Amino acid sequence: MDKEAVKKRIEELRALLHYHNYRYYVLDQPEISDAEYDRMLRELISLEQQYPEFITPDSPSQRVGGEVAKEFREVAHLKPMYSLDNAFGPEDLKEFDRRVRSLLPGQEVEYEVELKIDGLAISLVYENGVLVRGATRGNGTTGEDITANVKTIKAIPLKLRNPIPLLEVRGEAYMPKESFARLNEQREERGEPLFANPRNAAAGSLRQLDPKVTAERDLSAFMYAIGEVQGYEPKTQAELMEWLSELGFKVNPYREVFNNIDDVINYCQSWHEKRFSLPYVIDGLVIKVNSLAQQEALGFTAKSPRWAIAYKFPAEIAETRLKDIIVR
Ligand SMILES: NC(=O)c1cnc(OC2CCCC2)nc1N
Repeated sequence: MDKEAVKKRIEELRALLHYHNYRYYVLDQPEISDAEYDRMLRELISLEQQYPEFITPDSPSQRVGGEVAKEFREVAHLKPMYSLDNAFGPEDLKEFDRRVRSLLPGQEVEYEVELKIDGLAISLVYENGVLVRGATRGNGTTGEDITANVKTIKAIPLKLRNPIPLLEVRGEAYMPKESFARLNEQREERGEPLFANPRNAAAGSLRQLDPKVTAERDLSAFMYAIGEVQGYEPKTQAELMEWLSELGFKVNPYREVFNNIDDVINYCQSWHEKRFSLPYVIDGLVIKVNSLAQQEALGFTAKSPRWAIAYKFPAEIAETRLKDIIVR
């Protein structure tokens, strides 16, 4: 093939690989076999090796970086990452609702409720639709630069399905229960210390200085909030979640909008037992005021948003019971 034809074939392979990666790791609905995917990836890698000048940072071939970092650089979040206040039962949720409504006198209030994924909070920055940085939450103002490691998470797009000038998106990196069980079996065979739970395993896997180790850990990620953004003005949290999904992010499907706290409470309690059938660990649910204008009006305390709260499952079933992680 002449150089132009190679460039065209490389771009064609990239588009195909981005699409099939999205089908498999974001939608869980693959259209081709792993063998077919691997064949295309091998063809792309060999063409890029012949013509390295055609390599771009968002090429599917760039998911697993080469070098091992010496340590993690510290990076400043474009907007602070807050932690959530906790509600440990219906009374706490009613108190939260009273406080919200007292600060929004005479206004209708809707709540958007999501599952609370038990993983490691991460922040991703996309410039013109290309992933340029990944970071841990750290202290909320600065985090550790784990860009090379987040690139190995196949549920995280290297390129958005429609580019916008600037997007800082937040979510939870997590290890599915099955991957956790398999990893611990492996470690047991090798006489290595076991991870106590999937959250620790995810954190340990993301804070690896060698991205090749992270790449073997089968991590995934659900996105659920934005920090800095240019080129989009969502009106509600529900709309924001739809938009993130359209951009190509994996967004958790179990989310509902309610206009009263009693329905929120019933929904939270309905997950006490249901959660054990999920393929990932949740440690509660997150309740957010749905209107972003009302979120803005409510603002933040020193450490947490006034417009969101985490509902935690009751203590007797709170900690991750190892036997429940072994796949049912
Ligand atoms: N672990 C989760 O699944 C989760 C955590 N946090 C949030 O929202 C925070 C972020 C912005 C203020 C509220 N949502 C979630 N679903």
